[in-house]
Amino acid sequence: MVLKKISTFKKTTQWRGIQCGVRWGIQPNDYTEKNLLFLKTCSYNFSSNVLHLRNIGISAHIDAGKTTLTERILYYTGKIKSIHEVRGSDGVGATMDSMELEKEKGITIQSAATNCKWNLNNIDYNINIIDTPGHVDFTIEVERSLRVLDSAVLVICGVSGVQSQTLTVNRQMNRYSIPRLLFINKLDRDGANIERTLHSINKQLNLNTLLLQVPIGIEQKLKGVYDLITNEGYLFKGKNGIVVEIITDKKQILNIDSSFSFDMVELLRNRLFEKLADIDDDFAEFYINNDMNSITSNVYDSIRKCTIENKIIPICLGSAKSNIGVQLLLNNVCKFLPSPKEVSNYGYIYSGGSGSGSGSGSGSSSSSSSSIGDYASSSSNDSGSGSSSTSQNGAKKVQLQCNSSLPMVGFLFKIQEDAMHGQMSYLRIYQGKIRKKEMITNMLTNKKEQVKKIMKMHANMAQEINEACAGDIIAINGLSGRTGTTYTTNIHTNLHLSNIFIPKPVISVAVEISKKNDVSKLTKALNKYTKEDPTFYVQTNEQTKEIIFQGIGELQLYIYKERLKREYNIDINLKNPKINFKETITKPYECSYTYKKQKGGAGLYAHVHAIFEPISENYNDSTHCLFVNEVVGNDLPRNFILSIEKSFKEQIEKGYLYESEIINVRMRLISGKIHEVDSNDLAFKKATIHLIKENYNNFCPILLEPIMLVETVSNYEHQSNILTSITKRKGLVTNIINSMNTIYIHAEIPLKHMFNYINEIRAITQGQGTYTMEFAKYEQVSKSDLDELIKKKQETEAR
Ligand SMILES: Nc1nc2c(ncn2[C@@H]2O[C@H](COP(=O)(O)OP(=O)(O)OP(=O)(O)O)[C@@H](O)[C@H]2O)c(=O)[nH]1
Repeated sequence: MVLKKISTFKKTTQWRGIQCGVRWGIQPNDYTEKNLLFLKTCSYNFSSNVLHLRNIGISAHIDAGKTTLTERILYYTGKIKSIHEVRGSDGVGATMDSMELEKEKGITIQSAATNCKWNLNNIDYNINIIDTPGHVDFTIEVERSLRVLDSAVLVICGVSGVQSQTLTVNRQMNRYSIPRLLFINKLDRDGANIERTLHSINKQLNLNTLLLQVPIGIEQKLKGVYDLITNEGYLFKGKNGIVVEIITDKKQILNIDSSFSFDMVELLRNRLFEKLADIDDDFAEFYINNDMNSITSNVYDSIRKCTIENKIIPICLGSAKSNIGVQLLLNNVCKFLPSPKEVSNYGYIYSGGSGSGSGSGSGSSSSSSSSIGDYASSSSNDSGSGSSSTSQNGAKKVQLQCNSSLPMVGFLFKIQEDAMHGQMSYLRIYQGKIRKKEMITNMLTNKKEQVKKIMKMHANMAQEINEACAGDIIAINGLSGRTGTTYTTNIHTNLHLSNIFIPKPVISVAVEISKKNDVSKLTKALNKYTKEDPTFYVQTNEQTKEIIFQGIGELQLYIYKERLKREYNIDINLKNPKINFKETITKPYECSYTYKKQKGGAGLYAHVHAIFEPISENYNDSTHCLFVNEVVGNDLPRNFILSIEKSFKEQIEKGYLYESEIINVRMRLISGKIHEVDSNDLAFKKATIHLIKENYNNFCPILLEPIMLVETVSNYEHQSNILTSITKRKGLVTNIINSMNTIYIHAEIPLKHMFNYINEIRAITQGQGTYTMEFAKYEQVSKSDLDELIKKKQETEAR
């Protein structure tokens, strides 16, 4: 493809990026077959220079515009030929929402990966993008994506500002220390307000932000954005905003937006430089000694450094749907976000056995550690030896090197299966290189598996490649590992990367199959879904033989019902959802039990003496259970202690208050007695069961229930109806925000009172109100509620 040089500097250009002194672009008629083929080919020529690779996630609250933004990014980078809207009238749907259900409902359900190329300053940047869902029920998709990405774009709606899922996603990004850019979207919508959005960002996200742009016009009059650093206005014209016009003439900007304030620009510009100078000493020196009218690379270098170190979060603006500001965002992704080489990632070497792979997290912490090259059998010329450090569970922490000549280390973060490609395992390669047909080691099973195919993904389309290098994100055919598995080549230590944080299920529903013949088809489908989604569990109730779905929320379980129908033609009904209650104990109690059966034949004898106590006063932060062996001397053989521990761990799966899992309990084994002939593992197991069962009331157990953080959104006139509905559902209102006639009510409501809330909220707001919720904490169930629950349970069981 011939890139056309557009010679005049301040004139319009078809953008693919800013070059130094010259601007280059693709003319619209350059989208010929030949050129698209070129773009396609060069898109897959990845990792030629890992410094020019960006692995970014696009995350936000529901409907903030992630998929619409990704569609524009793919269009401007030449990856797609035309733009299709989410739920657009052409019926095609956005590229990244490839699942039929996603297109139909206009929501993203699964994260989708793609890749594109953007040219900035004459350099081609390769960008791997993962578009994630906004709904909390699919939060695992955000979690697993952020676990393997180097940086992210957090999209915020310019009308609603920070919303409940913005907070969650921001917390998730903090968990993995992800450098990020904020993109304030939807500034073209009625009610858009930049000051209010910035205020909500500063108040609620606790981020040190750096505003880079201000809008030219707002709401329906939004025309472009003004760059505070270059002091230039940018208008987005032509078909789909592909023509970028740069304006420096103040009069011209005032003609477009008469309320535009250059005094405000001056103030914000100075604030930007002062903020940067406060954080970065090198920039401070430059700032004191230079006139900021002639901008040099120092400003960009400083923003880049502070963004990568997570000291600053730059903010860009625009409207994805109206095609405003996206090309500038792409420039800033390349300019300010890190390459894989600039992010520290770690592995953990466990001594003996198979490691849990659940180390304390990767991210950009700067503690010194050994290079994994030191632990490889192959000779490596880049072993970078540093001092090693030890993580909390005794594993040795080693730094991975983004270097393709070292032994390979990759992390499987997602599994997806479809009819066209079979099972695809998504891998992020942290170190080394992976080649087609090569054997790689599954570190959990220690078995070698063959890489049958390597693919670069573009939504649901795959392009086969022969090899992939450190820093890249790819899909592989032929692997059997589950989500969270580390794969390596030529590494002979027990190395695992830290696992993905997997939220626990809070809701379960019983499943009724319409046709009994569908059972084997159903088993196959559920195997696939549970493999793909680690937050979706399927169990069979031993007594009733009922199939139970467990998950994060009603929507997630409903989507699986729909998928069973569409993908496998299986009809099921979801019965009333059940809550995942937990039990905990509140008082320490010392007790003992002797299990004896010594009449005739081989007998059974075991005596167990232990203290049971809560681990922490805050059961929400506590580990589930702990077994501590405090037996002094050799009175109790090791195998019997192991039997007691095993039995304790089995017992806490079902408490004696409401048959719910027991959390926050520690068993301290003090002593035990044996009989020379009659003691065995079975006797000690039975003694432990009786010890817990018969003393359970003495531990003062309580029942805990999930409390959800709920955000309702509606017009002002429906506020009192919504407040009444919250009171009716025994909720506690924590905040009310009134913004331009829209009311946001935050409340904490027990999950058991949340069922069918969507129908109620629609009814009381004439269909325009909505809500989102996410798990907040576990809280004690009141005595009267507990009595009621027990009564209902007994009635159901008697039926
Ligand atoms: N007016 C306006 N509408 C927008 C803009 N960006 C997105 N939308 C619309 O907002 C709705 C949601 O957009 P999506 O791109 O699906 O949002 P999302 O964040 O990907 O949604 P989920 O993944 O389901 O959470 C769609 O109807 C879009 O057309 C924008 O800049 N301006």
